Amino acid sequence: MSARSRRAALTGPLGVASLILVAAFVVLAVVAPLLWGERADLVDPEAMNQGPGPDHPLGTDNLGRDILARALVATRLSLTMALVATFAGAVAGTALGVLPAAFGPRTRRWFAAVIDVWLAFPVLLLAMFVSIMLGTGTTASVIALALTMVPSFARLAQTLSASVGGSEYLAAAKVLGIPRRRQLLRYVLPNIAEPLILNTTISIGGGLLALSSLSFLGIGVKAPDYDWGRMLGEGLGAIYTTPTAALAPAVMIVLAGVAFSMLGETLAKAVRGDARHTGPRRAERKRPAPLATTERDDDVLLDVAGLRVTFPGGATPVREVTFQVRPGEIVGIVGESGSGKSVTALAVAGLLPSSAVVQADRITFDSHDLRGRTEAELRGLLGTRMGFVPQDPMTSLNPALRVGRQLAEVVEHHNGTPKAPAWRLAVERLAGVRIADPERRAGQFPHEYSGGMRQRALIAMAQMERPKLIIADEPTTALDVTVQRHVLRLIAEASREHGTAAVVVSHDIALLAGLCTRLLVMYCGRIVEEIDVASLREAAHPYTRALLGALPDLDTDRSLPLTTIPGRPPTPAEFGAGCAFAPRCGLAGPECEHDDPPLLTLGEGRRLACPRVREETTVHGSA
Ligand SMILES: Nc1ncnc2c1ncn2[C@@H]1O[C@H](COP(=O)(O)OP(=O)(O)OP(=O)(O)O)[C@@H](O)[C@H]1O
Repeated sequence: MSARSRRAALTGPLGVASLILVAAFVVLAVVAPLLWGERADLVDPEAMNQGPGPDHPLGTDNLGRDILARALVATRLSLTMALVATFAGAVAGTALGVLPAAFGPRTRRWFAAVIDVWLAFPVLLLAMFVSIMLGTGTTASVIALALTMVPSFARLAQTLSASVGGSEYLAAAKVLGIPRRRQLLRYVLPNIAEPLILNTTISIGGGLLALSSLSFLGIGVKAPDYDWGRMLGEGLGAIYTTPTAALAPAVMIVLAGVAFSMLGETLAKAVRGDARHTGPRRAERKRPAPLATTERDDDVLLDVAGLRVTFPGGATPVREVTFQVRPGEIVGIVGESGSGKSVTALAVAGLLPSSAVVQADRITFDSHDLRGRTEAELRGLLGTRMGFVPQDPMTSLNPALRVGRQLAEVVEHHNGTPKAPAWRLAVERLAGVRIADPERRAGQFPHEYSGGMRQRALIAMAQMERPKLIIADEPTTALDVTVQRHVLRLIAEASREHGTAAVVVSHDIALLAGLCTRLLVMYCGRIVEEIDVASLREAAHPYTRALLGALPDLDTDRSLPLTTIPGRPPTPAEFGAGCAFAPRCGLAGPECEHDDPPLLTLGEGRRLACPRVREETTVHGSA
């Protein structure tokens, strides 16, 4: 929503009416007791239960007190109680909803169960029960109401923080090792504050009604204090003789309730459309107990062997994946949608959901065994040695922080770099990814950046401390073709100029061929071929050939439709015993349907999993 339409929401009839009403009630709450306090308390036995007249515009109550003055004076206590109870409920509920994010899944489930049970109690009954247990009165009813508000705020905060928990920018923060407390304060709370504030405003109206009900029932405010609810209860006794005694507080309750609800709706309308979009949940991961580490090549930066990822329900979208990345090398993982590329990359970066079971014979990065680590250990270990560039730049930066600040935080946190030099480094890194006018741009928020600029900023963020490896999960999917090329050039430059290795995931084999030194071709969770880009023309696996065949080149006849791969890949639940590509393969023989062909090493950086075409090449050994 633009600034203009936001202004339109606030200056529309509903917005203006709610703002005027709320302002009027606030002014009344401040001045009414000062102006009419004495008159409201003045008992006049000679003017009891009088109807409206010149001295008393709304008549008098059963003690001869002026009803209008009392209704106006009661504004202060009624509103104060509603505001205090709502804010207390909102703060406690938000804490209850957000804090469990700092604990493990089991604790989170307990908190969720407590909130569920709490929510099941009817609000007014619970408030009455607590108020009576606390001895009734003003304080008791405020505490009672606050307690009834806690679970709804907790549920809202829980839901909102879960969506932020799944955001790409929180995933990026986790990769950078930002501690949990800081994640909560800087990444989660600012991004859920808006709907929580709106809900608080709307709840004030409901709170006012609930408190008035308690007072009306005689378990709220006690004499000599009075709020609208108590006035209403007392006025009902004289409804036939002096109806204004009940009507005046009733009108005040309705007006104030409607005013706060309308204000909440207006604010919601004004900010709607600025809603933050978040991606799928990528929180902590669970790893099995460490397995024995085997010998590894010292020249290898990332060494993954026998990687297997299983999701609840038994689906295993990544099976026995083995590969290595050497310093400065750019390795591409290519395959159709659902082939397990992203799950492989995320498993290495430790960004799979906690429900994923990751098993491996070896996951070694920069001489560290990454298996069996808790998230905190992993983040500490990786620090900024591993950078992560996520799929969608539009959702991967914290919308509540300036871009320069997000970059600066990386070195502030990891190296204790003071703010000023950290900011200067952020500006330098933004300049490094060719963001024009980096000083000014560093001070802007992500929504002021275009998609391509955001992706560059993310690459700059991943490079704040010159990592040894960048994992890029489909870094150009959300960008247009010209911007794609710029972004890929940045990864290539990082490799050339700073020796940064990269694992780049994409379904676009042409794009990877222009960037990478080596390709891993994945199909149905397995690597089916590994090949140097320089030898790509010699690719032998029917699936790789099909991917290459689907690419148009200068000789392609533009009048004919492009080649497509027939059929569709099976889902992880459909993986059978034989070669997963066999049903779509023109070369498949009967043996392909029974045996899943092993991935055999044909030479340095060259592996192939197809016996039908392997006969054409020399086998040097097995993986
Ligand atoms: N959190 C999850 N829970 C269950 N299944 C999942 C989860 N994440 C991914 N999968 C499944 O794992 C399989 C591989 O997914 P993955 O995202 O790695 O594919 P991909 O090759 O990267 O494809 P795409 O290009 O579409 O992202 C898919 O079938 C997907 O449905």
